[in-house]
Formats: sequence, structure tokens, C-alpha cells
Amino acid sequence: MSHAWGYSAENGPEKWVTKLPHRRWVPASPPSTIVPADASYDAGLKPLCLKYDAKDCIDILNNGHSFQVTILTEGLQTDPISGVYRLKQFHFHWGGAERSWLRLHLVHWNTKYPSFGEAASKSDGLAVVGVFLKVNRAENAQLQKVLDTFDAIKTKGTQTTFPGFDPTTLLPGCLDYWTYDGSLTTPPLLESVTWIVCKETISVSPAQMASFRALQFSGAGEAACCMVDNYRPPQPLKGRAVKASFQ
Ligand SMILES: NS(=O)(=O)c1ccc2c(c1)[C@H]1CCC[C@H]1[C@@H](c1ccc(O)cc1Cl)N2
Ligand SMILES: [Zn+2]
Repeated sequence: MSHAWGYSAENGPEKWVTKLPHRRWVPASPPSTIVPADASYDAGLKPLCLKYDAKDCIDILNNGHSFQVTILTEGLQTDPISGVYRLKQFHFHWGGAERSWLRLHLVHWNTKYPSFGEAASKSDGLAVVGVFLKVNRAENAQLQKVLDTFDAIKTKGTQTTFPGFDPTTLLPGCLDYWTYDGSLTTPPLLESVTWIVCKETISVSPAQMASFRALQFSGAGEAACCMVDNYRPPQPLKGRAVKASFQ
């Protein structure tokens, strides 16, 4: 998939499926907002267990669609997925002006496969932990460490080192979750994701939200294009089962 995709009218979500080799509707994520009543409690789901080691934190990069923090650590071990999943990177999506919101995605790959690339094409290859953030008041000092790098990654292709960061510090206190099978939310829209979405949200301040929106899709020397609404609108569940780890 060339990197011609983006979030404008010309190359945004409405155009993505037409550019994919299989050109068919992809049961992608996120589904329409998860309606708790549509989820069924599954007593077999174990608590979400996330363990990362901050010492392998690598860097933070503006990739022109969002920013991503690459970390090489042992990662997720939990049901609904069995086995060990390694954290590959985490990134955010954000949207809205008045009723602003953000999503944190922690992307893991199943270490039963030799590499991320190999895992990304397998139905049990990826697990993405999603956390909803709402704009209210700043409550997470660790998140501010991420935002403090934004001056160094304002434009597409810029990056800076980001050592010693532990992504678990961004998680809500309660790790109750919903889980469903889906796909990546951006091209290549691979249908290889077990989504694990936390019920509890964390909040950011309006000033912090403004910092996200001051990042740019555009590269240095290009016409500045603020990084806003870098998300795929909710997709129909189309009969996919959503299970809940809580009653
Ligand atoms: N919103 S999300 O969490 O659903 C999401 C969506 C798309 C992609 C990613 C995360 C990340 C995960 C690591 C690689 C990267 C990426 C990708 C790029 C190039 C590739 O050849 C493959 C991949 Cl998967 N694409
Ligand atoms: Zn994402």
C-alpha cells in the first residue's frame, strides 16, 4: 500500500478501500461506538495483563498520519488471546473540535510468528489495546512527557529519542475491557487484529488537546497542514461479537 493515503477528501477513509488489492469491505475497526448492552460478558476472559520494560523505549516519530512511539519489550499476555504478544509501537488518533476525543492504540504482535510483518498478515497476528481519552482536565503526568517531545516532531518525518518511557503509565486504573476481532484502522487495513478496548477512559486538558492538533501532517517546507481528525469513522459491527471481561 503506497503511503498516498491520508485523511483528506482526496485520500481519506472513503477512498481507502478502493485502493486495497481485494477492494472489498473490510470488517475494520473501530466499530460504531461499543454499546455495552451489545456486548456479552465472557467469564472465560482473563484480566488484561500488560507488562513493559521502559529501558527498551526507542524513539518517537511523526509518520505523517499520527506520531508513534517504538518500544521493544515483552508485552501483552492475556485472554482473549493466548500466547505472548510483543509491543511494537503505540500511537494516537484524535478528532473533533468542541467535543474532542482521542484514542491511544498499543499495537502488539504475536511472537509465535518470526516478525511483526509476518504476524500482521495472520488472523491471530496482532492485538491492539485501545484506550479512549476525553478532553476534560489533565490527569496523567506521564502523558505530558509524550507531549513535551512535540516541538521536535512537529512535521512529517521528524523524530527524536524517547528513552525510559513505560506505556503502562498511560493506562486507566481499571483494565476491564471489551474485545472483538477486527482490522487495522488505517491502510493496509489488515484483518489481523484482536481488539481489546478498555472500558475506563483517561482525560487530557484542552491545552493538551491543542498540542496534538498543532502537530502537522505536512513535512518541513510544505504548506502546513495541522494533524487533526486522523481517524477512521466508526464502522458497522456487521454481526461481529463483542465480548466483555466485566459484568
Ligand atoms: N490504528 S491501528 O492500530 O489499527 C494501525 C493501523 C495501521 C498500521 C498500524 C496500526 C501500525 C502498527 C505497526 C505498523 C503500522 C502500520 C503498518 C505499516 C506498514 C505495513 O506494511 C504494515 C503495517 Cl501494519 N500500519
Ligand atoms: Zn491506531
